[in-house]
Amino acid sequence: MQTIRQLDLLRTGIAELRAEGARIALVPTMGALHAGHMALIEAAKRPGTRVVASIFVNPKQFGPDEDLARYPRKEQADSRMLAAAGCDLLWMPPVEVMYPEGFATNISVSGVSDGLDGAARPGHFDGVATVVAKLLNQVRPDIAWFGEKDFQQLAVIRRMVADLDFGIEIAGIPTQREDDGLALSSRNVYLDEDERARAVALPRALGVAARAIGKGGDAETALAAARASLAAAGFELDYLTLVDAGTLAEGGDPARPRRLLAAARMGSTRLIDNVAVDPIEQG
Ligand SMILES: Nc1ncnc2c1ncn2[C@@H]1O[C@H](COP(=O)(O)OP(=O)(O)OP(=O)(O)O)[C@@H](O)[C@H]1O
Ligand SMILES: CC(C)(CO)[C@@H](O)C(=O)[O-]
Ligand code: BAL
Repeated sequence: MQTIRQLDLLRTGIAELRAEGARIALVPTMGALHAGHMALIEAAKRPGTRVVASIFVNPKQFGPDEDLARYPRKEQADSRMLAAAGCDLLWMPPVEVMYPEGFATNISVSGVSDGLDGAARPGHFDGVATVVAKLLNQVRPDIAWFGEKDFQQLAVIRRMVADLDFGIEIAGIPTQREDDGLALSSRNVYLDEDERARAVALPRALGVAARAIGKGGDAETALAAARASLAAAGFELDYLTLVDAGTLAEGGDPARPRRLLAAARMGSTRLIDNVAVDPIEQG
């Protein structure tokens, strides 16, 4: 696996992969890789496809009081994991390559970016959209892979790619979880042992509420019960919201796929998670 940090070398590296007639798949990440990221690499590895992963901790998507400085960085372990997983090229640009002096462009995707994490983390999805647009233009893949754990992010990227005619397929994979159900996340390392044990309340509360709502139960009652069990576990909730799975409009139509999304803080760690709510068959 080649590791590349300069744009001209990236162009050469990609051209070499393309010269073999390959399609290119891109897996963008912020590093501190775990089995969720490896599932993205596995999904991207198809016959005739070469896999490019990127690692870039994007300052533009962190708010001033967020965890940019302490975000885990594990370059060597990440690089070994990617090589072992069969990744062909690792794109790891320094900040000054991604945002040279004078950089002045901001991509803002309205609508899907506005609520949920967009409201809780002002500017976050502008930072994500801007860096993902750059990564797509730098690598020019045929397909790019993202996780459903960051469900709103996936919706924002799909909207941007459609609106700006990128002509790149955007693919998602289901959330990969620990045995007890906690979604894998680079930020899980912030949890101490006690917090980690209590964090399982998040996927459990979401699962119980989603099943109740999917069976036709009253949504407000199910959400209130979920909020109570999260509070009992020591979570401080940013939001717990039922939305249309496509538009992310709040509430959604019971006859169509919906999604239950949550963000909550356990101590100083902010976790997000989401689950599908089955459409209710209309009789
Ligand atoms: N548990 C998971 N299952 C599936 N995909 C995942 C999972 N965790 C992360 N991803 C995906 O991996 C890609 C890179 O994410 P990122 O590097 O931010 O990891 P992360 O674990 O989500 O970190 P963070 O703690 O910042 O949320 C994104 O597309 C993200 O949705
Ligand atoms: C998509 C992404 C790599 C953009 O920085 C990041 O938001 C992430 O890792 O989910
Ligand atoms: N996984 C999303 C990246 C972020 O939280 O900034």
